[in-house]
Amino acid sequence: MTFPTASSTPHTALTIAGSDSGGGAGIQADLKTFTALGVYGGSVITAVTAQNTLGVQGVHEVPSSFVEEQLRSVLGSREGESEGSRDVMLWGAIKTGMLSSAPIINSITSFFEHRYPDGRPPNYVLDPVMVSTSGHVLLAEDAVQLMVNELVPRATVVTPNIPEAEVMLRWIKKKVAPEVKSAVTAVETGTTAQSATTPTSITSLSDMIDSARVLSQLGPAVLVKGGHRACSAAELFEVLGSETVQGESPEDEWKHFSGGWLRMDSSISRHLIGNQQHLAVDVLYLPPTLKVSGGIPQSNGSRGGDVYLFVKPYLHGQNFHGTGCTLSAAITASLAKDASIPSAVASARNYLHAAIEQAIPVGKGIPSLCHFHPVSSALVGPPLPSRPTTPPTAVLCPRVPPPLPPRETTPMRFSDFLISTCPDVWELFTLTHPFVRGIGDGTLDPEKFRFFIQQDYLFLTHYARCWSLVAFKERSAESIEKASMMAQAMAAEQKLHIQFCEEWRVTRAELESTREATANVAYTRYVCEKGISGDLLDLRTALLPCVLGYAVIGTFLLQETRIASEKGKGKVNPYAKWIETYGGEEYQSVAQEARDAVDQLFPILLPGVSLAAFGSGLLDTLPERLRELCEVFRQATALEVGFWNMSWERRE
Ligand SMILES: Cc1ncc(COP(=O)(O)O)c(N)n1
Repeated sequence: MTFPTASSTPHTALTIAGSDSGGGAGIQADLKTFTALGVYGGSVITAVTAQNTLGVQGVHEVPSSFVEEQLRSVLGSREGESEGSRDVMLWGAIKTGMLSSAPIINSITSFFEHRYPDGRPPNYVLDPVMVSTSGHVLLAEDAVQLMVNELVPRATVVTPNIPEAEVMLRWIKKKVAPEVKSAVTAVETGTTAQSATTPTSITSLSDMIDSARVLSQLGPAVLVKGGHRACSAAELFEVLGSETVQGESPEDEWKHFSGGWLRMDSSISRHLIGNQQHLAVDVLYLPPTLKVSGGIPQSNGSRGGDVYLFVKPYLHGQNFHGTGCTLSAAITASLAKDASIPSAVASARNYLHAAIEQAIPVGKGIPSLCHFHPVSSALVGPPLPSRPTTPPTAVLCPRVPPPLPPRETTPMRFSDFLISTCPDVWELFTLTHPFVRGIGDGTLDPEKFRFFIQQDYLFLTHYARCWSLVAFKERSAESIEKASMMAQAMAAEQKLHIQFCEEWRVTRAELESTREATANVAYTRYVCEKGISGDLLDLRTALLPCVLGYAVIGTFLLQETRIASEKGKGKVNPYAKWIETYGGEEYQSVAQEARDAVDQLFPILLPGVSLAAFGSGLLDTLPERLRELCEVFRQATALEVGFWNMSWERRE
């Protein structure tokens, strides 16, 4: 890290927020972030909280007159007062976090009003903190309206999460000041360059985009953070539209799509393919008034502002504390260093992601973010091996399977962990096997497909039996019902196979007299055997590769088929119906349920591990039970590959 020297202009940032005695959020998170990013930090404290890794135990608000006194000390006197302290300290950017109450917001607003010529501090990042992760109210209800009316219009960037954006939108709809409301109405009725509806609940990625657009009518750029809602790959593809991003590009480059700009983590392409279909998408809307400089893309004015999507893998499970504070502080630090808003957001997200990945267990409850990861790894063990440089990969371009990343550090849910322990065989099953490629581009020999569909029909009989066994082994009425529904779904899939067979000219008689191929027997009876000799987790783990793998294949091939037909060179794929079945919503939700059930049986996030290290014997170091389960998953995946081989060679 390079700190400014006495001769250079120092980068400085000021935070106006609450103190978190546990050090994870608030002022403490902000100052650590500023420091780690090489920015000198100052603070104005609005409230002192008694807080730790388990939650907030108490809040002691600072009197608003004393908040004002702090502001006067660090920002200088108000306009018209004595100039004595005006430029004692200079701040490159300011952020606000927990503001606690209406009187405090009033004193900050009136201070800004008098201190800055247009009442707007330059580079002001507003994090609309309302409720802590642990559920403690950090902003009085009557203060929300004031914040929306008085402070948001003064901000450069506002960073709500989804619930905060919803609250703000509701206030805009109901009670916002008339001049603000008229701006919003103008957007809704399309009287400005860009039209958008005003959602009051945000349930999709396009709602997030609409809400960012509407909130930005108050003046600032708006970053709606997707951390509260995992976005599916399919949903992202839908928003990206026909110009699905392709081509060689390093991860830190902007990619253009018809609706705006995309910044995608390089690990994503594998995550999509590996059915880690859960994505964390943050949406930034930059109104046309906020020009972007420094080589970052910008729209032509006629389209209104710019939409930027930032995509990373969704980190399931643990709810980290202080993430909002840390992200907004990192954006503030970058703005203090003169970064443009989109690149400030991009680098802040990277900083936060690494802080989560390297979180430190400082006691009970939630681990604390590792704010100092760019500075020192002394507290978190030996330095991680540097990431080998991989050649630029095609982002979201399924024709060229991207290489697997050499290492994973993200804490993973159990199902992802299982996949990560057998990447080669998983990839062969879901992505690269010639049978799968042949279905995808429609070139598969129909005889091979006929053979496959008959065997798969037989497979499903046993697969449905095994799901019934899951129902038998489950304990609660709800789980029994769900497992029985899975058995029914498999039986329904069998009926669909009868239709497929008719379409592919396999008669019912032929189908009923089909002899079970050896590879089919091996696979189905292996799963049955796990169900009989093992416990519920063994059985569900053995069942997982099939249900999950077909969902991955379906998503992947559906996307590929769309790209092909949009490019105009796509003849009708004879296997389109098969692809649509497994890529379709109904099957995807069945697979999701199967996956969630396994993760609930093993509800522990597992550390990301080096894929290469598994090859060199790391698997042997896992606890025995975990090793057993990894082996069951790998074996069932390998048996899936055997099923493709059998169908490819039409081997009985
Ligand atoms: C002083 C203070 N400021 C902000 C938060 C919100 O952080 P989180 O939502 O992660 O709990 C907090 N808990 N404490």
